[in-house]
Amino acid sequence: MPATIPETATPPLSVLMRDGSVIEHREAESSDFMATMLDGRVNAAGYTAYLGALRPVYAALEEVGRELADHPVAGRIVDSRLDRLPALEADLQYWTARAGHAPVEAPSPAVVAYAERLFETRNDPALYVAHHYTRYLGDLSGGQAIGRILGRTYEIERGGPGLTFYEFPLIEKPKPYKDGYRARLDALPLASEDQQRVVEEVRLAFALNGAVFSELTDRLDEYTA
Ligand code: HEM
Repeated sequence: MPATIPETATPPLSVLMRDGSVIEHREAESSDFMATMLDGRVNAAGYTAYLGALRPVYAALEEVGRELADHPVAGRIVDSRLDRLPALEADLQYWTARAGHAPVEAPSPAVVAYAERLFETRNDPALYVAHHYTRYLGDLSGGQAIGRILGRTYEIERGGPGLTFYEFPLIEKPKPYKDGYRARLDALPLASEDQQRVVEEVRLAFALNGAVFSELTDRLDEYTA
């Protein structure tokens, strides 16, 4: 009698997204700029530049999020309680004063490319989900530890001026929120080909972040004390 091969169920989307970006996540974590920042060696100009780079990214992410709020797929994960732009701008004001100058001139090529890709997802909202996940779940995960490390580096108390980006006052606790978020991802009405496209887009989102970090790394001489 031939042995029956057990049917392997496809893992849920949240697992596909996480497992499909493990290598990219490791690369992002080990970028020289990030590593130097977590090592407490990035100066005020460097942190100002980092926030300055993230500003157009969150502006695009949140603008497209508002447009897709009623979309049957993307709308299920959009949540204005996650919005980072107001905190980011408040932090930027603090850092501009502390650094003694505003962040770099115009958005850099990597920042422009990232924001352009975000705007393109207007026409393909399933892919917006990938970008939403990459930034906000990151901010609610490793971002929390990064905020604590930066607090020690710059001697700012938790959530104090300059580090409000890491605070989510409208979200009670990150862990249950992330569990609910993953459950919403898993329940999205997406065919398996679309799920694969979302996983590919997560990889692209990490690469776009990596390109931004790489530009910051190129200026590390200026950005270290
Ligand atoms: C040095 C920098 C970083 C550190 C130390 C870090 C650390 C972590 C840790 C410890 C987790 C798991 C937390 C948990 O299970 O609750 C996590 C999750 C995550 N991080 Fe990062 N991270 C870093 C950078 C980034 C960057 C740059 C991004 C994207 C732009 C990112 C995106 C994510 C995402 C999307 C998750 C959620 C994975 C999942 O459970 O599906 N991280 N990070």
